[in-house]
Amino acid sequence: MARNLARILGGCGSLVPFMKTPACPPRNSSSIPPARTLVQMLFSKSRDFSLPNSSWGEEMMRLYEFYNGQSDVETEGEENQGREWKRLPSYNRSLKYATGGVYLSKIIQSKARLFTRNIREPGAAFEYVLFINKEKERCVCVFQAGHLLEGPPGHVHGGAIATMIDTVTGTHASAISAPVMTANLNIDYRSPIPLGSTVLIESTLEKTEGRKLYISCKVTSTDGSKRHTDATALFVSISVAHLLKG
Ligand SMILES: CCCCCCCC(=O)SCCNC(=O)CCNC(=O)[C@H](O)C(C)(C)COP(=O)(O)OP(=O)(O)OC[C@H]1O[C@@H](n2cnc3c(N)ncnc32)[C@H](O)[C@@H]1OP(=O)(O)O
Repeated sequence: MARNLARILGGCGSLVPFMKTPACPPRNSSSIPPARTLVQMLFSKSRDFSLPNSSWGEEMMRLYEFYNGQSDVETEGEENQGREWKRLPSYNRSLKYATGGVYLSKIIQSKARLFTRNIREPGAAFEYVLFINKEKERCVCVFQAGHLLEGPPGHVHGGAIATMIDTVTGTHASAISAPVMTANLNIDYRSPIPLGSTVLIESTLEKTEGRKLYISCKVTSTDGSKRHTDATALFVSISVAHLLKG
């Protein structure tokens, strides 16, 4: 774990020097932020990427408004008002359990970014918003695929589709039993997804067996007429200690 932390923090073995004077010289001066920037990174309010931005097309907005109209935003410590869907906020930092404490976690998060939320240009890659139903049996994601996700000409890369399926089913599984890890993911690609298009990704909890959660998933056109992808996923609930093992 200590070795992993050191790697994440750019080769410096100690966190304290990272905060004050670095114990080893940085590879380049930009790898260690000035104190004021660090304070801003640690305490500034995170951006919720699941809210609309100027890159969202008409179909993305229409579906967002459709599901959002039936949703209550998840607010920590507050109960839902009994509506069918709940929008799940989405931030670009995910390390909550892996770091052994909030303080450590915040320092590591100053560098780590969630894979799907680390491209700054709005609309260039993964634009998506996730809603979960109240009983947590289903999750739906409205996904608009940007031009940086190209695989075959004009269409979305299979790895990007897998990433989104893992994200949607993983978020779904986490909402049921956090923390979890993907143990198995099977994907059938049935028809290509055009770049720039908006699709629906729906995740359904099939069954749970002890620590195992079996989830199925499909990707369709927004009117449901075209099946793009089918998948099944197995998630296993883990202990925080499992992540600390590295
Ligand atoms: C916010 C965005 C959310 C994004 C979510 C993204 C989620 C991810 O991508 S996670 C990253 C990719 N996944 C990984 O790196 C996981 C690597 N694998 C592991 O860490 C471990 O193998 C792990 C945690 C899956 C299971 O290990 P462990 O906790 O020791 O459980 P283990 O005892 O081996 O297995 C538990 C059960 O699951 C079953 N199982 C484990 N792996 C598999 C598998 N690949 N296929 C089928 N069954 C499996 C076992 O047979 C066992 O079943 P039973 O209880 O009936 O005997």
